[in-house]
Amino acid sequence: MTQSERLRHLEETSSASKGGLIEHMRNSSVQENHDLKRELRRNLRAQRRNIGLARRRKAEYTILKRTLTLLKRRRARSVACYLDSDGEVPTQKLITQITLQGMDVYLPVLQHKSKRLCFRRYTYATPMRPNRYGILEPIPDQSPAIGANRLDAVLLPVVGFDRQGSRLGMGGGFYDTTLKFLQHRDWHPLITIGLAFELQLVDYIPTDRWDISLDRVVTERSVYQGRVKQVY
Ligand SMILES: Nc1nc2c(c(=O)[nH]1)N(C=O)[C@@H](CNc1ccc(C(=O)N[C@@H](CCC(=O)O)C(=O)O)cc1)CN2
Ligand SMILES: Nc1ncnc2c1ncn2[C@@H]1O[C@H](COP(=O)(O)OP(=O)(O)OP(=O)(O)O)[C@@H](O)[C@H]1O
Repeated sequence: MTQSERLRHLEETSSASKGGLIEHMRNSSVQENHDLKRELRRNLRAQRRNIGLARRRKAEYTILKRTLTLLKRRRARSVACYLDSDGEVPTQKLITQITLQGMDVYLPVLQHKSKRLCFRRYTYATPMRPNRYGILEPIPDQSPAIGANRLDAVLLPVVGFDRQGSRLGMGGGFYDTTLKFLQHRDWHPLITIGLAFELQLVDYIPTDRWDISLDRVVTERSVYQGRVKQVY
């Protein structure tokens, strides 16, 4: 869906059309989008961190089961995940379950110069070290890499999302750059699945031309079908 189609859909379905908010968004520039995204990111990250432990655990369990079902149904073999930080949906148990199902798990490794992520194999024995944000990642050369276009599924951390599958991330643009090859390729078998808490769902995420959208978003409440794509 293009940006203007998304906005038209939103105008028809939501109260955000009142007061000219949508009209404002339709005309927003890259700079305005940047500011809108930054504000939204700040709010949503604070809300995400504030989720209580009991609610978090319950949500984690439901999201784990739903994600495993999705991956098994697609007969995924190579799956990229992330190690959670900053209140993101926890993934350690999910990674264990994916591994027990016989799938290979990969984690992102930051490559600052190219602003890309490289994905490396992760098992309980993989040597790890923290990146500049303090998130553990496999040490390059001590763990095999896989080309992003050879993955069957990518599980992405989410700061915010909307019903069209637009994703707000941490703001580095790393996933967008790395998964750029998916743009305009609806037939590509790789499925992008965002993992989020329900409170991260908002009416509208401002998008830029480089933003990669999500095929699915799994929350404790639902599995949202985002990007309109032939999923089989
Ligand atoms: N768990 C997890 N792993 C991930 C990502 C992610 O979003 N979550 N990434 C997804 O891209 C990449 C890392 N990108 C990140 C980008 C910014 C920050 C961050 O905390 N930024 C600080 C400011 C940092 C600074 O001083 O420059 C902040 O916003 O508070 C963290 C990870 C790869 N691995
Ligand atoms: N194809 C591109 N062309 C120009 N800039 C890009 C492109 N891809 C990413 N960027 C840069 O990435 C920055 C962050 O993008 P954005 O705010 O959409 O990140 P994000 O999707 O929230 O983060 P992430 O993917 O790391 O979780 C933008 O400000 C932009 O400068």
